[in-house]
Amino acid sequence: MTAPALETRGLCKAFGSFVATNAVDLRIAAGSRHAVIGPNGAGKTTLVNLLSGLFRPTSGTVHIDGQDVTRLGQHERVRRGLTRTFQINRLFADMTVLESVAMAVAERQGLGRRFWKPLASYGAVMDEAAQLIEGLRIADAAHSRTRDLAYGKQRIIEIALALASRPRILLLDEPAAGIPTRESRELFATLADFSADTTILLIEHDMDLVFRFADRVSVLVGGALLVEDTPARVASHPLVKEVYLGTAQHV
Ligand SMILES: Nc1ncnc2c1ncn2[C@@H]1O[C@H](COP(=O)(O)OP(=O)(O)OP(=O)(O)O)[C@@H](O)[C@H]1O
Repeated sequence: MTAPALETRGLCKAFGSFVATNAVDLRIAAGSRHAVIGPNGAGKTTLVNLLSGLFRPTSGTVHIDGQDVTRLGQHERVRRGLTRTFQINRLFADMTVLESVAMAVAERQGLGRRFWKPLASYGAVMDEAAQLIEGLRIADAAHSRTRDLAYGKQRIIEIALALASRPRILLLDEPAAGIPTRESRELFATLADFSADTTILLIEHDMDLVFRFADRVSVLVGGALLVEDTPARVASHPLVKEVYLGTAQHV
């Protein structure tokens, strides 16, 4: 059996005496669209920080393709194909959307430091950037400065920048926050169609989006995994219904 793309074994994180992540065994199969849901304070963001390498666990391990990466920092995990979205930095904010994405594509190709020629002279880089932008349905903003765009569009550009690095595993921490409903549906439709070479782990509050997008769902409660199953089975699971009763009626 092939190793999961991303896996945790007995992962724990304590802040003082408070246990935010409690013995989590997570297995994310290669190519899957896996969502982690849970009520406020369940430990979702802490889990993302443990997976990306921002936090060190109190105990337990993190594995990429079966390799223990627990002691590796964020950059080393990115080099192994694990990427999360980051806020747009100042450099990107002053460039147009097309230039920003082209820059990220060029960096992946190792051209980043040789940018003494105008970006536009790198035909293949520009083509790939334009395709990504088209795929995320933000082509109308291609020539706008990133900083001039609405908040929702900026979040989509963050995803475009992450995708430009061709991650094998993409961590998305509430990517739809602040994006109007129609646009976030489109975004998720695009992500769902994205190459199966990219495994996607989504942390999300919006249950409608989760159930449209994911093929597996893990439910985190009080730092521990409660259930992991298909979206349909999670939605009808009595324990999940109990946890969400009154907070997310559509589960
Ligand atoms: N650095 C920290 N120090 C102390 N406690 C923390 C720290 N980070 C998170 N916590 C606590 O850990 C718990 C889990 O927080 P976390 O942000 O991971 O939850 P979440 O599921 O992402 O919540 P939300 O859906 O509200 O964003 C919370 O009770 C939070 O107060």
